[in-house]
Amino acid sequence: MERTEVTKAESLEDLIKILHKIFESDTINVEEVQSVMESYQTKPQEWMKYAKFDQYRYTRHLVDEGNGKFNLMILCWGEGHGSSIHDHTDSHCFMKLLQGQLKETLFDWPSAKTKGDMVQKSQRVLQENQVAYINDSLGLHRVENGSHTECAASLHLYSPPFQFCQTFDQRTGHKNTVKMTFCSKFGEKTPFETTISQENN
Ligand SMILES: N[C@@H](CS(=O)O)C(=O)O
Ligand SMILES: [Fe+2]
Repeated sequence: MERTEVTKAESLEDLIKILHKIFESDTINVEEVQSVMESYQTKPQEWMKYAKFDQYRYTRHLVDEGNGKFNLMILCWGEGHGSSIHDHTDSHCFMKLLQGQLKETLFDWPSAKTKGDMVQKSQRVLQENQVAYINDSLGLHRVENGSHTECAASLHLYSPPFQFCQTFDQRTGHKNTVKMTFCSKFGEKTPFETTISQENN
């Protein structure tokens, strides 16, 4: 059957199966991935085992390695947690809201000419089950859980997978390379890495 009408993912497990199938192909259709991720209706009991929150910053939990083609992960955002402004290392980035709301702010890449504050392009609030897409040609973003009473959880797909990204200082546009780490992989807590500091962006 041709997948013109996108298959509905009935569960997280089903979604992972469909994603594996889609990513067998070497060319990926952004709308197709976005629609299939949107078709999954979040059920906390299906992803609870990955969701561990930290008091101070958002945490990353690897769910699936997508046959080396993509990484699928759950990010847990406590009240008021946010990321710094960052890029996505030339990968596709899909972000689906599993719980709560997240504010996404887009920025232009800093240019040599624009010294000082980085230029904010747009802002939106993502609601449960919505899927956002970004890649480096669309710009940079910052993601925040603006709520001071509710936590949030999101499902991210990155293709190809990456471990490092660049973060940017909003006031100056200066950038740093950071290693992104997982708090858990496949539901098991990852041992503390002693050689490299545990840095999210
Ligand atoms: N890209 C970020 C999360 S977000 O702020 O989009 C990460 O993978 O940690
Ligand atoms: Fe991001």
